[in-house]
Amino acid sequence: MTTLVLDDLHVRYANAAAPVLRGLSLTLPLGRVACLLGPSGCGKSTALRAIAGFEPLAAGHIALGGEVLSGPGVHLAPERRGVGLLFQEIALFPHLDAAANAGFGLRRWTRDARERRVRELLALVGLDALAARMPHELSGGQQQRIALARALAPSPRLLLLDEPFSNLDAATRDGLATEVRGILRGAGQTALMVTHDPDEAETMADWIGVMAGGRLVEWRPSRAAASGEVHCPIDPLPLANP
Ligand SMILES: Nc1ncnc2c1ncn2[C@@H]1O[C@H](COP(=O)(O)OP(=O)(O)OP(=O)(O)O)[C@@H](O)[C@H]1O
Repeated sequence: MTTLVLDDLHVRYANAAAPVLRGLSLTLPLGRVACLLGPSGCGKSTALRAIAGFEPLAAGHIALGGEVLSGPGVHLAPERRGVGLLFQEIALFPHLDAAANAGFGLRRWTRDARERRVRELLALVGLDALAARMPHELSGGQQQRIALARALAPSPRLLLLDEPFSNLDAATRDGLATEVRGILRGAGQTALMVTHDPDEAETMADWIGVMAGGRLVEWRPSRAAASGEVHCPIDPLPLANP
C-alpha cells in the first residue's frame, strides 16, 4: 500500500540560522490527492524537495509504501524513489517532440511497450493528435500536459506537483486544474501538491494541509471532498505526529 508518511521532518539549508522544516508530519493514503497551502517561505517547496530526495533530512523520516526513503542513515537517490515530479517551470526537452518527451522516462522499456504507453498517456492528457509537435509548437497548457504525461508514464508511486499551473494564464490554469484532477482521480494516483491558490487547492485535493513555520497546523478534507462532489470516502487521517 502506497501510503506516504512524513514523520517529524527537519530540514536545514547550509548557512541558514534555523531549520526550514521543523517537525513536519502527515500521512497520505493510497490514491488520495493532498494540497499544501501556507504563507510564502513556510517550507512547502522544501517539503516536496525533501520527499523527492533533493534535500537531506536533519531529523525525522519519509516512508512510501512502508519503505523508508529518507531517515537516519538512509537517503535513497531521487531516481530510485518511484516519485514523479511536475514543477512550475515547464521543462520539456526542446529538441524532442511531444511523444519523445512523454516517453523520456521509459528509455529502458522495449520500443513497442514504450510506444504503447506513450500513446496511452497522450490520450489521457488529450494530446494524441499532437504527438509529433515540438515543444515550441505547443501552448503553455499543452506543454504542461506533456510534462504531466512524462511524469505519469513510469507509473510513479507518488506524484509531486509544485505550483504546476502558476506560469499559465488564468483561464488555462482553471481548466487544466479541473482536467488534471480528473486524470489523477481516474488513475487513482497518490499525489501531493503545493499551491498558493486556496481555490485551486479545494478543486484539486481530497485533503488540505495548511503549513506555518515549517510544520503542519491543519489537515482537513477539501470542500469538494466534504460536500461529496468528489467521490472518495473520507477516512480519518490522523497527523502522524500532531
Ligand atoms: N537552497 C536554499 N538555500 C537556502 N535557503 C533556502 C533554499 N531554498 C529555500 N530556502 C529558504 O527556505 C525557506 C522556505 O522556502 P520554500 O521554497 O520551501 O518556501 P515555500 O513555502 O515553498 O515558499 P513560496 O510559497 O514562496 O514558494 C525560505 O525562507 C527560503 O528563502
